[in-house]
Amino acid sequence: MDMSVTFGDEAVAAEASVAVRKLVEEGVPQALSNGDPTLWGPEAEAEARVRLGWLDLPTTSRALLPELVKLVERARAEGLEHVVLAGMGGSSLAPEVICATADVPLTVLDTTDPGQVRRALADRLDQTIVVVSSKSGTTVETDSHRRIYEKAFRDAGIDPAGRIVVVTDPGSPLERLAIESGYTVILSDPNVGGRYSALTAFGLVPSALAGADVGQLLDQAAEVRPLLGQDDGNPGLDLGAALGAAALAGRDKLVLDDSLSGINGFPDWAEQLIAESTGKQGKGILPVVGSDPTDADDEIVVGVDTEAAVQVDGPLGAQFLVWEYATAIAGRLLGINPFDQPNVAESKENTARILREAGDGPLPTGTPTLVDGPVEVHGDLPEHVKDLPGVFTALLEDIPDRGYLAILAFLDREAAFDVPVPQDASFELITDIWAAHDPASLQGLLAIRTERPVTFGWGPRYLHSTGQYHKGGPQNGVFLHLTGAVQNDLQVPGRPYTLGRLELAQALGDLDALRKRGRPAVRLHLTDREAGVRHLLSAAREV
Ligand SMILES: O=P(O)(O)OC[C@H]1O[C@H](O)[C@H](O)[C@@H](O)[C@@H]1O
Repeated sequence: MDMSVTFGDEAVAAEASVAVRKLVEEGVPQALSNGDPTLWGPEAEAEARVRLGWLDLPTTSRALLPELVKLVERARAEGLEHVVLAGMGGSSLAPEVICATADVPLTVLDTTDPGQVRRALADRLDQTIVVVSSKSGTTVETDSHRRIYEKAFRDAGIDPAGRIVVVTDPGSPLERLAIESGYTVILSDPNVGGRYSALTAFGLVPSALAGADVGQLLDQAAEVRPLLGQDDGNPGLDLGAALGAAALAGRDKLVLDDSLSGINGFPDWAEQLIAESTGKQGKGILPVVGSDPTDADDEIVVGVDTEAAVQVDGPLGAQFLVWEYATAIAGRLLGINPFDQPNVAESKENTARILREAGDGPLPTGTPTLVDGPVEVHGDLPEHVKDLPGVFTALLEDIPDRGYLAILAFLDREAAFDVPVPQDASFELITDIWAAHDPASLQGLLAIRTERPVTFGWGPRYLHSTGQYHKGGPQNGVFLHLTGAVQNDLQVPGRPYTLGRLELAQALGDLDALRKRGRPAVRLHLTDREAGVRHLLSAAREV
C-alpha cells in the first residue's frame, strides 16, 4: 500500500504516539473501523449512528459504477461535453479536487455571484449537462442554480429533462421535484454527511461525467481500508492522533502544504472537512490554506505528498478516507461531535430574514464609515483611521494572541482571468496580471504584515466550510468581508430576488452572526469591482 503518514518533527511524533497509545488502550481504532457510534459520547451517538456510512463506501459505492457508465455513455452520445456542477460544500469540493487531479474540465458553481454564473451559462449551453447536487435538497445556492439553468434551457428551446441530473438523499424535496420534472436521479447514501461524501454519488457522479476514472478512486480507498482497523501502521489513526494531540497542546492552526503533490486542490477539500467537523463549542482546528507557515507556536504543518512535520503520502482515493478517519479521531480527542454543524444555520437564517424584511426595498447595508476611492468601508473602526491602509493596519492590530484574520470575498472568483493580456505575454507576465486583479492576492499581502495566520475564503462557498469554525470555534477571529457592486444581475426564477441581492444578503447575514459574537468585522464594498480590487491590493502594499 502506498499510503503512509510519516513525521518530520520528533516532538510532533512523540506527542502523536502518546495519543495513539491512549486510543489503542481504549480500543478506538478497531471500534471506529467497525462503525461504533458511541465513540463521541452519548450526546453525539444518535447522529453518529447515521453518519458513519463513509467507512463502507470503498465497497458500497461500487454498485454505482454500472449506472455511471450508462450515464457517461448517454452524455457522450448526445455530445454533452460541458459538465456543470451546482453544489455547495461537501457536494462540490470533492468533485473539484477529483477533476483537477485527473485534469478533466468541470465547471463548478458554488457561488451566488451573477458574473460567475453568467460566465457558465454563456459557455456551450447547447452541449451542457448540469449535475444538481444537494444532500438536503434545500440549499438556496444550489436551488437557485437549478432554477436559472432550467430557464436558460427552456429559453434556448432545450428540454431540461435531458440535461439535468440530480444527486440527492432519498426522500429529499429535491428528489420529489426531480421525479416530477423527469430528471435523472441518482440517490446517495443517507448515512454519510455532506463533508464525508467524497466517495458517494456526490463525489463520483459529476467526476465520472467530466471524465475522471472514479473506479480507480474506489480501488485506492479499498486498498487502505483494512489498515483502518489496525493499531499499528494505521495512517488514519496516526494522522488523527497527530492533529488532535497538537490541537490539545495549543497547536490548533493547521497549515496545509501540498506544494509538491500531484493532487490538485486537496487542501480546499480538507479545509471543509476539518473546519466544519471540529470548529464548535469554542474548540476546533483552523485549517490554513494558501499561506506559508509562520513558525508561530500555535501552528502545525501537515504536508500532502510534501515534506512537513506530518507528511501524508498517497493517492487521492486513499487520502479521502484517511483524512475522514483522522477527523473522526481528532474529534474524539477534542471531545466534540465531528458530525454536526450547529452554527452553519445561523448565517443562513440571518440572510433569509434580511431578504424577507427588506421586501422590495434596499438591503440594510448602512452608511459607510469612510470611502477611499472605489471602496466603501463599513464597520466600527478607531477614529484615527482615514483610509484603506489604515483599515488594514487596524484589523491586523486587532488580531488577538492565538487569533487569525479571515478575508471573505463575496466576489467573482474568475473575474481576474477575464482581464485582457498582451498577445505575446510570457506565462510569468500573464500570472502577474491575473494576480494584480485577483482579490485572493490580498491574503499574501496581508500575511506578510503579521505573525498571525491569514485565511482567505470565497463567499458563499466558505459558509459551508470554515463558516462553522468562525462562529463555533475559538472566538479569536477578525473578519474582513469583501462585496461588490453588480453590473449585470441575474434574476432567480420563481424567487423575489436576484443572485446579486442574495450574494450581498449572504455577506450581511454572516456579518450579523459574527458581530453578534462581538468579533471585529469590517466590510469593504467595491463600488467598481475591477478598480476596487486594484485599489485594495495597492493599499495593502502600503500598510
Ligand atoms: O448537500 P447540501 O445538503 O446542499 O449541503 C451542502 C452543504 O451545506 C451545509 O453547509 C453543510 O454544513 C455542508 O456540510 C454541506 O456540504
